[in-house]
Amino acid sequence: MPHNYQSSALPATTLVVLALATWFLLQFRKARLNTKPLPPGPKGHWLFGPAIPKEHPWLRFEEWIQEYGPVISFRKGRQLTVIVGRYEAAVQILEKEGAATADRPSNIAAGETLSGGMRTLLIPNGERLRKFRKALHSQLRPNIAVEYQPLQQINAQHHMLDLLRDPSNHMAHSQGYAASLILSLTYGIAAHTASNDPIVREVNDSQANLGAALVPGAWMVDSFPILRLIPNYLLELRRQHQMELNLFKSQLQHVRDQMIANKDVKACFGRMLIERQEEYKLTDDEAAYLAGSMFGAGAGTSASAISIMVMAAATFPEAQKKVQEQLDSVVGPNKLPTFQDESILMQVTAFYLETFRWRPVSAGGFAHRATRDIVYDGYIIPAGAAIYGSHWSIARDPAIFPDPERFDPQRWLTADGTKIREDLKVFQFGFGRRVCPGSHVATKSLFINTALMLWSYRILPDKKNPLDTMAFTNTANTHPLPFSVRFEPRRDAKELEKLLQDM
Ligand code: HEM
Repeated sequence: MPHNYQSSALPATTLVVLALATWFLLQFRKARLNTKPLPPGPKGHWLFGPAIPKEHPWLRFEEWIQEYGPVISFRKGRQLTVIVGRYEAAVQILEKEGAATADRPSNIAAGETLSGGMRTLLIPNGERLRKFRKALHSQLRPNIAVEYQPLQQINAQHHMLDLLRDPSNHMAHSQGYAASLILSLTYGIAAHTASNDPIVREVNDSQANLGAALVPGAWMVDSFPILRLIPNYLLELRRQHQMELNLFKSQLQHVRDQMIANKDVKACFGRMLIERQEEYKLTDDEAAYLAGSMFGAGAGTSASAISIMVMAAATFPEAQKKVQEQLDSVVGPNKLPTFQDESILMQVTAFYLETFRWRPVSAGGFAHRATRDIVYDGYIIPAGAAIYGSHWSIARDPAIFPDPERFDPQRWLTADGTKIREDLKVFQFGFGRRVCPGSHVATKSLFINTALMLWSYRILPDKKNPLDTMAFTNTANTHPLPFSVRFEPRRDAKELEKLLQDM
């Protein structure tokens, strides 16, 4: 019996010893982590932190990155902010540690108040985000996105026709393209929608409100949450939320009404959300916001990326010519380029990828939040830190993109020039588990618009109105300020019109 007693007590003691050892080890590791320094960075005011310019803060971030290193940190109030400004650091912190950086910092102004906690972009990691992303992914993943290509081709041809008739309003036409496409995908609205359509104007207004509320430092309440107790301080944002919610609800209700009236509603995100609302466990407000904010996230960004491509073509004529030489030799003058030509039109792809790098739409990136301590290169990024991958700086990493200010689409091609390099990412669509779910649709929009536009037109600078390639809106997703270029048809205008009308 004593023998039996001893043999059953031994494992229990071992377990206790093991548990204690593990606890000590964890404490030791934690203590070691805590002794690691924070990434270096500018100091600034003891309470308000360093001065961050309201205008294009990513330019100041780049100066700091050059001064302090690839990852910098600073405090504003109690909030520690980390800026990741070089490629390898972005891979290590935001991609490889994707699970620990999938969260968003609390965002009282734009997230909780203006968006009522329902805008996918700003939702913290958790159950709501999981169900929202699942629904989005079901409509936007690559094998489904392929089905939208005919729609993208038709809308891009409309876009080229708009340019033929009214070239001076080229930015409105890019917006018209993007709005028409995303309205079809979201609400099944098939018609070619102009950029001054009332729905488009209302959604663009709500996007502008969001963009302004998201500019770092725009709302002090995000650094000093106690400010939310000031009566009426957030009133304007509450008003904006109510308007936005009403708009999104009325749009989804329109789809529902048509389904009830047995009208033929095209397959679209809105219809899917209504049909599968219970399965996805969505409230009416959530379903409305999910659809509405997909339009908001996808239309303005795609339009901006197309306008940036136009700006680049006018600024870099040699690069433009190289794309046109390939279009002429592969496609020829008698038919329009289509998605079927994509695998051989490497110059088109390389050109728009370089425009992503040159002037990234989400220049300063969106905030992620560390949910546990992360060690990078001897520094600690503690749990709770807000982490921005600055697209502007990462795209200018001289170790990855030599001579980064040079516009050079060839950097995206393999040495023999026949393939797009698979080892290089531009991070135009963000990072890790929060990467943009619409990226596959967006890149196809860029492909077909670049191909059709450079096949149809030579884009030239307007000598009377010189281009300022740094003139962009001061919003989280930036847009070029209105600029003037000339679209010179590369074909006989009548023949071009005829080819473009063939849909
Ligand atoms: C050129 C066009 C586009 C650009 C530059 C862009 C860029 C981005 C970026 C940078 C993010 C945040 C990623 C991060 O936090 O790291 C994002 C998120 C998002 N994008 Fe896009 N996007 C584009 C087009 C689209 C399209 C076409 C759609 C939908 C049809 C879309 C839907 C979304 C949504 C729903 C989110 C929120 C995802 C989340 O926070 O989990 N985007 N996008």
